[in-house]
Amino acid sequence: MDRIGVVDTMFARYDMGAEAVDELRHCPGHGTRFEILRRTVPGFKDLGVACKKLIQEEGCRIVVALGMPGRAPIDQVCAHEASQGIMLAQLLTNTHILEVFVHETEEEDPAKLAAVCVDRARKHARNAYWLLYEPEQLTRRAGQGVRQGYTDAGPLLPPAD
Ligand SMILES: Cc1nc2c(=O)[nH]c(=O)nc-2n(C[C@H](O)[C@H](O)[C@H](O)CO)c1C
Repeated sequence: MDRIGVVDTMFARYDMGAEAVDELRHCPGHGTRFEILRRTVPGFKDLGVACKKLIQEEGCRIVVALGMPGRAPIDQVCAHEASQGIMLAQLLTNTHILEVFVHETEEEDPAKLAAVCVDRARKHARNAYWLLYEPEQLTRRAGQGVRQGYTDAGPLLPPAD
C-alpha cells in the first residue's frame, strides 16, 4: 500500500495536520490504495528532516509539510531557512514535499487566519493526492490562478469561446 506523509508542528497555532489528514481520508483509495503517516515536530525548521525520514525510511511517496511563521522579523527569516530545508529534502529524495505555510501576519483576525489554515491545508492535501493519482486534475487547472487559503485569483483573460 502506498504511503502519504503529513508533518506538522507544535509551533503552529492551528492543527493544520489534522485538517490535512481528514482531507486525505476522504480521497478515493484511502485505506486500500494508500495509508497516511503523520508526524509532529517542534517547528518548521524541523520539517525538512522529518519529511526526508518519512520518504527514505518509511517509503512515503509524497509528503505534506505544514508550518506557521510567527509575526516577528526573525520568524520570517527562519521561514526562509525552513523553506530552503524543505526544498533540499525534495531534491535529495527526488520526492514532492508540498510546503503549507500560513504566516501569522496574513490575517489580524484569529478566526480569519484559522480559515486560511483550514483551506490551505485541505487544498494542498488534495493536491498531494492528485499529484500521485490524478495529475490531470492539476494540468486542467494550469494557468487558472488557483490559490490555497483564499479564493482563486482566476485567469488573466476570460476563456476564449
Ligand atoms: C525563530 C523561530 N520561529 C519559528 C516560527 O516562526 N515557526 C516555527 O514553526 N518555528 C520557529 N522556530 C523554531 C524552529 O522551527 C525549530 O523548531 C527549533 O529551532 C528547533 O529545531 C524558531 C526558532
